[in-house]
Amino acid sequence: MHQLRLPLQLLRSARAARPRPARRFATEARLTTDHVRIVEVGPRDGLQNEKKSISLETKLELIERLSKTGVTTIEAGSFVPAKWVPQMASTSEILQHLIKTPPQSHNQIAYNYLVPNIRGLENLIKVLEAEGATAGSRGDSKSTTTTEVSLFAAATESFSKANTNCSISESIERARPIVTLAKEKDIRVRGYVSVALGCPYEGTDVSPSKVAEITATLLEMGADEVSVADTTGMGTAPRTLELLRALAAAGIANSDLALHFHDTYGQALVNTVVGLEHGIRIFDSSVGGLGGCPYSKGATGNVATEDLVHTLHGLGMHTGIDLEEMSRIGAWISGELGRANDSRAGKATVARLAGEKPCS
Ligand SMILES: CC(C)(COP(=O)([O-])OP(=O)([O-])OC[C@H]1O[C@@H](n2cnc3c(N)ncnc32)[C@H](O)[C@@H]1OP(=O)([O-])[O-])[C@@H](O)C(=O)NCCC(=O)NCCSC(=O)C[C@@](C)(O)CC(=O)[O-]
Repeated sequence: MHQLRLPLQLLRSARAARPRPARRFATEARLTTDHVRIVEVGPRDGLQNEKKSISLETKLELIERLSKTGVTTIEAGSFVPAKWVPQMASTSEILQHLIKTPPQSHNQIAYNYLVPNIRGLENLIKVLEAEGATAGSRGDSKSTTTTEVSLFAAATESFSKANTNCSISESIERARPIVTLAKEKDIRVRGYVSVALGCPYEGTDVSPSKVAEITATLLEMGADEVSVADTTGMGTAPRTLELLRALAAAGIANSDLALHFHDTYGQALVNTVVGLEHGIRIFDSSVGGLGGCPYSKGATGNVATEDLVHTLHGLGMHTGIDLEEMSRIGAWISGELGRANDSRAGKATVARLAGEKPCS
């Protein structure tokens, strides 16, 4: 039986919260303990499973609009074989475009690309070099961009096999040269550990200590942060807390961790509050709740960015993100894809902006 502490500190700060202007510079914001960094994964995790082909123009418009919301990290694509994830086939063009024409934003933005193996990273570096660019800052002093990569491993053997066609230990060995080459090229590396709170094949029987062991290995290897992912959305508040305690017991600092919740069972925000209480300050989400998982039947997208931002601001935390603009983007991209907008806060915000009266 697990004891879940009530988020009293968060409730206190919510009472003290006042509407504040969006922060302009991520570096300034990162220094404060009430700042949460949101990693917007919509253009990659959100779009990768869409069956209908999405045009390059729509993807670029999505990334450009997101770049103006105050978000500081955006997953922009994946360097994976097209036969595995056809929707990500235009990733080279996206990187090329973002190098040549970095979106104008008020803050620094890191564009992140998933690389499943060394070949993926080499393909990314080829694009950078062909454009005469490095991963470091580009743009003017107001608007600078960097290029980052993410590699991924899973906490269960069956998911590892389905997602990356190899065992967990083989995936760790695949990760080593990626980290080495990325460091040589001064590219920041994020790691993912999928199915950390439930697996489509092995259910909720996922060992927290196994998740902690893989996370620690990725960090020791040189990953700059690891995002622990509830791919199936099966996580509950007590099991999230148990996992966070296992990560802490393995000596992993909260500052090295991000949490990545899919909202399949509607638990993502509850689990987010558990993470916040535990001291985590980096969370992944996708605008409009875009997404799903081909290996996890019925899995919905990530927690919607609009819902996450609304909750965090309500708790007195800062994200630097303009909720109204994010909500407009959620409505727009849902319409473009012909899918339902999965963000309640987003839909309510758009309705309010349109002058609709709230229901009594
Ligand atoms: C890892 C592999 C490549 C192994 O796949 P494999 O078939 O075992 O690889 P392979 O080395 O045998 O290569 C197969 C073919 O792909 C080519 N190839 C090989 N690598 C590349 C590359 N990088 N880019 C382009 N082409 C490549 C290679 O040259 C070969 O071409 P062929 O000879 O058949 O013509 C495959 O399993 C794969 O791509 N898996 C990734 C699947 C994926 O992207 N899943 C979704 C992302 S993970 C995720 O969404 C979870 C996350 C991160 O969001 C967190 C969460 O919620 O859990």
